[in-house]
Amino acid sequence: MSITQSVIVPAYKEKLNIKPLTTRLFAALGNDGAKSTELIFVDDNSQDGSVEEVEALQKQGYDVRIIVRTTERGLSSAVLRGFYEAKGDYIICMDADLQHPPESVPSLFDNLKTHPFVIGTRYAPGVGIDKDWPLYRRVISSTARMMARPLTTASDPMSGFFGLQKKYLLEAKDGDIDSKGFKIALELLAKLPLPADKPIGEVPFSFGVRTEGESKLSGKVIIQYLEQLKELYVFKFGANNLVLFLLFAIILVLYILYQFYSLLF
Ligand SMILES: Nc1nc2c(ncn2[C@@H]2O[C@H](COP(=O)(O)OP(=O)(O)O[C@H]3O[C@H](CO)[C@@H](O)[C@H](O)[C@@H]3O)[C@@H](O)[C@H]2O)c(=O)[nH]1
Ligand SMILES: [Mg+2]
Repeated sequence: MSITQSVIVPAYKEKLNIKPLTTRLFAALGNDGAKSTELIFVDDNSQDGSVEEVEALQKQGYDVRIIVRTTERGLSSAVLRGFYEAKGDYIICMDADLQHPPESVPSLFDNLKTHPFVIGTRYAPGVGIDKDWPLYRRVISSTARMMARPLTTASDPMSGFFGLQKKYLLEAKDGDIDSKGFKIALELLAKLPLPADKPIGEVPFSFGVRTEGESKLSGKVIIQYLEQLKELYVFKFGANNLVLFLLFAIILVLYILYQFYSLLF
């Protein structure tokens, strides 16, 4: 059976999560799904035993490999590297740390057969975010989501759990996709030549908390996000509409103040 589906996982110092993710993912795919799916970790030279972990899983028969980058770093560029290396026409991206349930991957692939792009969304009835996810992360996430509203109709463009049909990536103009920053789904949603008459697929999932390893999100990511937003606004609405961006920046500040005010009082 040939490979039609690829799962790409950016990973930095995720050794302890590699085995549970791989075994849970292939179990969830079932016999037929597993035969047509490859799993690719894109690791930035973690040197924590991740490579050996993947080799052990290969020996057990799993279709898994690891790309180790030694000259580049960064979440978005790791995801794009995996996308370009993927053999499948249908590609899902997910985090290594099990905050994205491997059991939801088959639903994302199903959805992708009829949608050019699919988002695993945390904002839908019946799902949500684990109660232990820190409050400041919720505030940042909902603010960031609101700021992206003019760029996409997707309910959760900040999600790191998403997928696309590879042909749309190959149709994008060279140099259009910027691989800086953390929000690669938003970048792709705003810039890929996705057909206007086909909606973005949405699959609700519950966002867990990390049990092994640490988050790589830092204050720098927020600055990078604002830079990315500015660039996307210019891409979508033209340089003259920078005013629109500034307006949104002001709304953002007011919104953060409002959120903190409502938390405190
Ligand atoms: N190769 C590589 N992988 C990285 C890097 N930085 C992070 N990763 C990997 O990218 C995944 C997400 O990183 P986390 O550090 O766990 O991010 P997070 O704070 O949980 O943020 C996640 O949730 C956000 C939603 O609020 C998402 O916006 C974000 O993209 C990510 O999915 C993990 O598998 C992590 O190992 C990097 O520089 N290089
Ligand atoms: Mg995480």
